[in-house]
Amino acid sequence: MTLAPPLTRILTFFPYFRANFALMATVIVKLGGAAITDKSISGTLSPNIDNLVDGVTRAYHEEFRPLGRHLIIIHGAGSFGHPPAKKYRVKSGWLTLRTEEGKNASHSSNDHARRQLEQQDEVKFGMALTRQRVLRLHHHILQRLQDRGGLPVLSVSPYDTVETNEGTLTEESSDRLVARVQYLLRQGFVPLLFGDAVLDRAWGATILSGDALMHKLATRLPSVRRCVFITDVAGIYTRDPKHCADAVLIQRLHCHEQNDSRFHEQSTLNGVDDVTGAMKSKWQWAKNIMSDAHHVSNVIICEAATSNKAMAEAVDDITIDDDVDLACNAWTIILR
Ligand SMILES: Nc1ncnc2c1ncn2[C@@H]1O[C@H](COP(=O)(O)OP(=O)(O)OP(=O)(O)O)[C@@H](O)[C@H]1O
Ligand SMILES: C=C(C)CCOP(=O)(O)O
Repeated sequence: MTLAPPLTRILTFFPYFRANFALMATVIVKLGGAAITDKSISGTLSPNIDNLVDGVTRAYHEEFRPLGRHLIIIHGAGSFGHPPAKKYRVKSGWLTLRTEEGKNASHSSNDHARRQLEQQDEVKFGMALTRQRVLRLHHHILQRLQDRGGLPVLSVSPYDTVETNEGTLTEESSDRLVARVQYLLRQGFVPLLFGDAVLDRAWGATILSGDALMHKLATRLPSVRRCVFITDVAGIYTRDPKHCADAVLIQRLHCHEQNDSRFHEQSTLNGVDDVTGAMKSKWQWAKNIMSDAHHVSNVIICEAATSNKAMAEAVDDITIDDDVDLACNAWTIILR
């Protein structure tokens, strides 16, 4: 009796395994607040939003769907979410006020208690308002992706799905979020998440950025091959390109570069509200993705005009050890 050698069997099915592995390749795209809104005018959409949505749609119908790739979209809060979050100091929640005020209490305890309640109420109102504004933006994005793009997009609301502890996603929440997203991907949907105001065990509430969600999904979903941050500048420059004519685009960065001396953020010059740390924080999250998620080949920071290429190019062909040359003079690529 001849036994079929297991290896032969496996090799027979190799194309099948390869094809199915390719089916799994996932790209996470973040539509940054600066790309979808006008950050200098509160509650205003960017005039380029439709082009951006059309680009994502094209990539999905022409590249992702036919090749069986998966797409996850996250959007930022831009000029809808950041201004109320900043005004009402939602990021540090209301429970932290108790500690601060308590420490410095010099007036009568009744006055103090009343003032404290008023301040806490203000933060709570700010959180509710931030959510309302974020949901308004979310609806704009969702509607465009479905009506213009015909994408099977389903929202995953961070506020309803997760909770944080001192600003960091709890383990149970992360499990819930990842399971939800994975389920939707398996069913053939495009999950749409967004930077949100969420409940926090220690602080009452906080702001959870889309970049932090990107990091969580990239580290926990082994099928993720690339993360693309789309914003309103071509990538990370030596200085803010909006304010320094001699700013130079940094085309390649490595995640082990601790404090890249080439990069200076000048957020104070921006005059826009941003409670989640703007470009400096994006660089940190991108670095963390590359050091924590070994299945991710690279992270790209780009603007809408080059995002199609960034989303679609060579995703399936990349293996972790390949030295794929994705150098492009129009974006920043972050490598391991
Ligand atoms: N050195 C720098 N290189 C590139 N951009 C910089 C730099 N310093 C500051 N910036 C500013 O960072 C902005 C992009 O960061 P921002 O956080 O607004 O991105 P986003 O992801 O689009 O927005 P959001 O966080 O609302 O989702 C650019 O508009 C740019 O003006
Ligand atoms: C300000 C809020 C509500 C979320 C911030 O998310 P981001 O725009 O992705 O940083």
